[in-house]
Amino acid sequence: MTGECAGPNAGNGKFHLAHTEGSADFPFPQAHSPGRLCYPGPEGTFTEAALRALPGSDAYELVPVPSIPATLGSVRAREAEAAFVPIENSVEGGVTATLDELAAHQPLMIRREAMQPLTFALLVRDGTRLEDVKTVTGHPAALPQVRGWLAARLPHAEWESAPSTADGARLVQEGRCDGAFAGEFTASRYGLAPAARGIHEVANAQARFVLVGRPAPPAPPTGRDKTSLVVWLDDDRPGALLQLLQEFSTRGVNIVRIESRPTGAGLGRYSFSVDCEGHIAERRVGEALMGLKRTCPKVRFLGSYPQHSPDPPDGTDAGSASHRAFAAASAWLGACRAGQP
Ligand SMILES: O=C(O)C(=O)Cc1ccccc1
Repeated sequence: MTGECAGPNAGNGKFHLAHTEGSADFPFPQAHSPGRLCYPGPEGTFTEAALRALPGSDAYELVPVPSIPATLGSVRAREAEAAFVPIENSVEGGVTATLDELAAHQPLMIRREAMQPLTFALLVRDGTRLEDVKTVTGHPAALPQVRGWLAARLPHAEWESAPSTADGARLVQEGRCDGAFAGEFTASRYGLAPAARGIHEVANAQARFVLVGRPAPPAPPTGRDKTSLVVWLDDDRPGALLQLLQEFSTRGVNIVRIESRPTGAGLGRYSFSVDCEGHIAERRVGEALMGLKRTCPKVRFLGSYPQHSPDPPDGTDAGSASHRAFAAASAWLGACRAGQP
C-alpha cells in the first residue's frame, strides 16, 4: 500500500505501509544484537518502568543514557535502534527537552506511545520514621503531585530537586537526604523502604512516553492512531496560527495537543508541536499536512503511530465518528462527480 506524503521526510513523495524487518512489535532494522533501546537513566525511574512494561521491550537491551538529548542523539548516531523518552505529563505539560530535540537536528520518528501512572511513595532508609524526615527530594515533576501531602504531613521538610526520581532515591541511599518521592518500585533497587505510599494530588495523573527511531515508513493505520508534527509559522503574518488550526478543523481532524516552543531565533519566534488524531495514510490527515506544507515555512512530520488509549465501546469515540462523517462526505463527493448526487 502506498500513499502521498507531504512531510519533509517523504523522500520521493511515496511511502510504503509495510513493516520493516524485525518483530511486528518493534519494526526496527537492528544494527546490534540484541537490539538496543536507550532511555534517560538512571535505572529505577518511571521512564524505565514504562519501557519495561512496553510489549516487546524484553527482546532488547535497555541502556540508560545520562540525558534526553544524549538518548535521542544515540539513535541519530546509530548507537541504538530506538529511544524511549518522556514527552508530557498530565500535571505539568510538555517535556521541553524532548519537544526541542525532536524539532532539531536530523529528523527522528515516533513509533509508539506509552503511559505510566504518576503516583509516588516517600522512600526512606530502613529505620527512618516519618518524623525524622527533615529533607526531601525528587524530580521536579513530582512536586505538584506531593505538595499537598507534604504540607499536611511534613510541613517543615526542605525540598531539593533531583535530576530524576531514581537520583533522588540514590541521595537518600547515600545519606545526603532523608526521603525521596519516587515510584514504589524504586525502593528495592536502592535498598530503601516506603514510609508512605500512593501519594498524589491529582488522581489518574499520567506521564506519556514515546518510542523514537530513525525515519522509516510508519506502521499501517490501526483506526485509532495519532500523528505528531512540528510546524513553524510565518510570525509576521496575521492569522498564521488560525490558518494552522483551520487546516485541521475544516477536515474534522481533532488536535489533541498543541504547544508553542521558542525557536531560539528571538523573542516572538515560535514553533508549534502538534498531535492530532488519525494517520498520515488517511486522506483528511494527509490533506491537512499538505495544507500546512503549502502555507507554513517549515513542517516536520514526526510520525503516525497507534494511540495508547484503550478502545472505547464500539462507535462511541469522537475520533471514529468524525472519521465516518469524513468518509460519508467523501463518498457523497464521489457520487456528485459521477453525476449521481
Ligand atoms: O524521574 C523519573 O522517574 C523519570 O522517569 C522522569 C519523569 C518524571 C516524571 C514524569 C515523567 C518522567
